[in-house]
Amino acid sequence: MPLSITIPVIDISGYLSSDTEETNRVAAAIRSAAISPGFFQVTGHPITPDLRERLLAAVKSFYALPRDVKIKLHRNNSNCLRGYESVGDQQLEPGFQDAKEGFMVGQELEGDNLRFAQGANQWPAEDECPGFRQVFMEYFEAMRLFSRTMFRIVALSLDLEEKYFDDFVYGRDTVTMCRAHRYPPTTPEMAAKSRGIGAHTDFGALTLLLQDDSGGLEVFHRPTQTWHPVHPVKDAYVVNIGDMMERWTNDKYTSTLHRVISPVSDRDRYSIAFFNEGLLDQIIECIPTCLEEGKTPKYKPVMVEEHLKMRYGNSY
Ligand SMILES: O=C(O)CCC(=O)C(=O)O
Ligand SMILES: [Fe+2]
Repeated sequence: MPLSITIPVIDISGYLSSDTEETNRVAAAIRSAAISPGFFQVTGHPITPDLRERLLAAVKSFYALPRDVKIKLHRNNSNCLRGYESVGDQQLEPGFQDAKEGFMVGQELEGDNLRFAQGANQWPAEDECPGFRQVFMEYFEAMRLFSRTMFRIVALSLDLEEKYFDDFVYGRDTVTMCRAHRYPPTTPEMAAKSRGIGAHTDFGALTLLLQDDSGGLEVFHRPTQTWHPVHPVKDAYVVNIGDMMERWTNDKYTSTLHRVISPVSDRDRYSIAFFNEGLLDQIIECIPTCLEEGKTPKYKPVMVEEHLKMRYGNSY
């Protein structure tokens, strides 16, 4: 085990340009980072600065709305986890309520046979927050594709056929969610005692996080029991492995504990997390290339829908 954490920055543009040598290099870098520390940053991705800036501006306008407008969109009114969360609603680390606001969006689905996390989003009226809905959904669709791209590289990194995960990450019954966060500033005294978001691992398969330049995201290094900052890198996405992927790879890939310390400044911190939670019907059962010869899988098979119900249910 390494003595400290290095969170590599991996440029994936060589993969996107279909260069074979570069693709091998990118897949190897992602394999190594996914094994340890389970976190990396990605540049050379397809999400344009223009789209990211437009979304961040719209998110800031949303959070600046009067509290009663946001409360009308509270996630408690949703049967599919969508909408607004105020400071203190979520508790990811025992003893610390998260000092963050959140706004969760997912795929818009209608019909009678809706399943876990499926349904409609909640939106402010267009004149309350002009353009918010449009840019958020534009971003969401772009992220679904980016996420599929990342899974193609993950497939190569596990010596699987490139499109091995396509149905899992991009099907009609795949759960993808995007949550924008605002972390209000805190005082130096409070920073040691409070959390922007308490220590947790992500529940699903893969998370793609856009953070502003405030800093505050930290990952845990188990061997030394210490926390390490994930420094903001311009234009980069922070990518991390979730619990489901850890289980599916028989613990080859690592779902690492992380948290956010609220900014000790006069500025809010903004971040936007995109979670790919996978296809509800998928059975998570040790991927063949992850099982060493003569070994048996560590976990019993579980269906994605059951796994998600359990993990989401425990955190609010
Ligand atoms: O805001 C961040 O930097 C991290 C958010 C996060 O870990 C999460 O939403 O699961
Ligand atoms: Fe997280």
